[in-house]
Amino acid sequence: MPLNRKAPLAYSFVLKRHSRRSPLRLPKLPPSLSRRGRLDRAGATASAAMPEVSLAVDYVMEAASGAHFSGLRLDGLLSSPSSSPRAPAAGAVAGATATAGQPDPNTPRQREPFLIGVSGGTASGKTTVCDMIIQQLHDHRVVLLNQDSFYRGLTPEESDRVHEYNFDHPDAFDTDQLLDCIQKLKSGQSYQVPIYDFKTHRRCSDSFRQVNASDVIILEGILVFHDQRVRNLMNMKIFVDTDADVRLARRIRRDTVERGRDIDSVLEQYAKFVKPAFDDFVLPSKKYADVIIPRGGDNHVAVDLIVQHIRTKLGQHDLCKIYPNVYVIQSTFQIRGMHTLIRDRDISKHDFVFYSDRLIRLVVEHGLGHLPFTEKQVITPTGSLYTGVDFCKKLCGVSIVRSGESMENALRACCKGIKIGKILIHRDGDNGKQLIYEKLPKDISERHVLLLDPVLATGNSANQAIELLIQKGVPASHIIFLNLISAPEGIHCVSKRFPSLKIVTSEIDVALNEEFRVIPGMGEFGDRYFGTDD
Ligand SMILES: Nc1ncnc2c1ncn2[C@@H]1O[C@H](COP(=O)(O)OP(=O)(O)O)[C@@H](O)[C@H]1O
Ligand SMILES: Nc1ccn([C@@H]2O[C@H](COP(=O)(O)O)[C@@H](O)[C@H]2O)c(=O)n1
Ligand SMILES: [Mg+2]
Repeated sequence: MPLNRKAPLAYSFVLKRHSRRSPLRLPKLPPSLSRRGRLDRAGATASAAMPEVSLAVDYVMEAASGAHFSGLRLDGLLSSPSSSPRAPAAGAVAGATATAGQPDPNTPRQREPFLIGVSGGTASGKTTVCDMIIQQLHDHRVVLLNQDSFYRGLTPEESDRVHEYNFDHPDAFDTDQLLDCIQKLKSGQSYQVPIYDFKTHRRCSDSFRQVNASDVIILEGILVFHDQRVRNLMNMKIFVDTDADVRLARRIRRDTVERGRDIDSVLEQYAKFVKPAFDDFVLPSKKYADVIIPRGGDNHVAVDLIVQHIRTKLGQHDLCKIYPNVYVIQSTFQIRGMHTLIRDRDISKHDFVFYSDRLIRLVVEHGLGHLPFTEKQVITPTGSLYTGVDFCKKLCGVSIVRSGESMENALRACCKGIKIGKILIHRDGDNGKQLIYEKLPKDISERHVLLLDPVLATGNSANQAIELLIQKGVPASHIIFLNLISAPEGIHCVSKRFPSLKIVTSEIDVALNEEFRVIPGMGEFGDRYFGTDD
């Protein structure tokens, strides 16, 4: 499909309301656009990768509401699997205190590794796709786990009748051991993974592959989505979708060349076990996929997009580990899609404002989730008691003029009648002196402050604004700084100086350039938002 760079990608997103988990389909692009070299490091051209994308709204909204959104102490679940409970049950709130929404800055947050499941029929290219992902990441913090390693070794009797053994049935795998392995890795321990020999159909009795805990675990295999317990541990599920004829041809070649089989036995096994099991177990599990990759390793665009996503996760991981009060809203393809649009220099002003507003709203909602709360009980229309929470009333917004003003509407929409103050910071010539204008609520010292600025770059302006708030009597721990994008330099600058202040952002970018502009960034946000850029 030819890609029209001028056409807003908004029209290419097909939102499917009816399907709870409709997957994201990543189509093939013309060769001119599908070369890896055309994609920049931060995914600036990722928009080009998704001209026909279907996203499940329900899934996206569910995934967007990460656990920390609740305002309860659920930080450890920040990267929890998509199927884990996202919000506390009503009962879970009972007994919560007004300070429960305040994580202890001295306690490092525990984040589990990000588990990606890769499934698909035999010879669809799962192993190839995973190898490509790992090669491109070139990062030791990613490990590959093959479901094949957990094949049960055949007994001597089974070996004698190997042609009657169904290697494609779920029972052929020791799934309990696989679960044990994943859980150990997720809890930070290493694991001795068995080594399976496809020629003898047995595990090596005396050697193992030591897999160490890491930030990202990729688990691949024909039936990794079959068992609900395994599925539930996954943060992202990818299905490699390759034509059956192509798969059979590849399988014949692979099994004869690499697995010591003859053509007749491959064809017999395929007809008797492989194809029926694909129809009965593998294909039905495709519905669980978040992303479907047609043609496996040939689809460089899809692989690039997934690599970008993992890189984002890894980058954020480090900063969030160093600074426990930095919160990045859980990345979904919906959020990446919005970022792709607003970062595109060719987007129309109308679309820029529209998608910025959507993202800002998400960031504001997440920020509000970090406010303290008090327990509140209400009687429902059924006459029952519901134990819930009451919003924090003592709060206000402060926008850093001018781009911060773009976030005011979203804050007003979420908090009826909220007071919003303003701070103007002006760089005075080259000597770095800054003049400050401020108009703040008189009782600001008694309020929690949501500080608004869509871009955190060097952190200098932010620090000036925060200093002012502190001078006015606002404790740093009562300030939540909301951004759309943050540069790592800005995060270091602000978080080092004010470790108890919280930063909530939707993406952390790569770096600042020599002109102190965020890269890849999105340009002068205020000018683009308020239409003063032409
Ligand atoms: N895009 C491709 N083009 C040609 N051959 C491929 C491609 N992807 C995989 N193969 C080959 O097909 C066989 C099966 O691929 P593999 O990645 O092992 O699939 P799976 O892990 O899904 O069974 C291997 O021999 C591999 O080299
Ligand atoms: N001893 C064995 C074990 C498994 N198989 C076949 O391997 C396929 C799974 O591996 P892929 O890389 O193709 O996903 C599966 O279809 C089994 O039939 C085997 O032939 N012998
Ligand atoms: Mg494989």
